Amino acid sequence: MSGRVIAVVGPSGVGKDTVMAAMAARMPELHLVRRVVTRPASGTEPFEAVSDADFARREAGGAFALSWRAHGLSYGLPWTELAALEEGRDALANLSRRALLPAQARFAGLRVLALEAPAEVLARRLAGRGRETAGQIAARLAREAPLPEGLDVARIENSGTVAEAAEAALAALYPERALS
Ligand SMILES: Nc1ncnc2c1ncn2[C@@H]1O[C@H](COP(=O)(O)OP(=O)(O)OP(=O)(O)O)[C@@H](O)[C@H]1O
Ligand SMILES: O=P(O)(O)OC[C@H]1O[C@H](OP(=O)(O)O)[C@H](O)[C@@H]1O
Repeated sequence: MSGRVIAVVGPSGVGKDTVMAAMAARMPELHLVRRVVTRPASGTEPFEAVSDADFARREAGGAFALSWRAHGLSYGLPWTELAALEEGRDALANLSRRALLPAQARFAGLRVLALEAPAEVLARRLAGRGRETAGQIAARLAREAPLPEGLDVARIENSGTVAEAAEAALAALYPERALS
């Protein structure tokens, strides 16, 4: 049986990586997709940091199931990170909202987990994370990307605790889990 890709989306600072990690901690059979990003390595997300040239080479060689550009960076989901699907495991991937339509075309049965939080919460979190400059943070907060119609979307608020959001996300995606 094949697992499904769960695209985790939402504005910068909403807590995608944080909530994904909390979900996988509660449900270890979930696979966390390690992205390839043209950004220096940082502590907030276990991505693979590559140069622009390395990214371009791998993209041209067909190494990515999906790739996109945002914030002046390039992002890729390597095919090798999706092997867990063949074992029947679902895979959680942090995606751009603008990559959802190509993702739907690429991944049969795509599910979407859309995290939400008020603008002032996003601003506070991005400042607290300290990964971007003030100018970069302002650009991230100004970025709008409505979700395309017709997707299978679970919307979850992440303005309370991480644990609350992770539990709510798992309950929405796996309602049968609450019964076992
Ligand atoms: N529920 C929460 N309560 C308090 N802090 C949170 C919560 N969720 C996330 N954070 C914090 O907010 C910051 C942003 O979280 P995270 O990096 O996971 O967001 P993101 O959506 O992946 O952002 P980006 O798209 O910019 O990578 C981090 O410092 C994280 O620790
Ligand atoms: O605004 P949208 O298009 O939804 O997202 C754009 C990109 O920004 C975030 O990445 P990160 O904060 O650089 O890790 C998302 O994960 C996505 O890749």
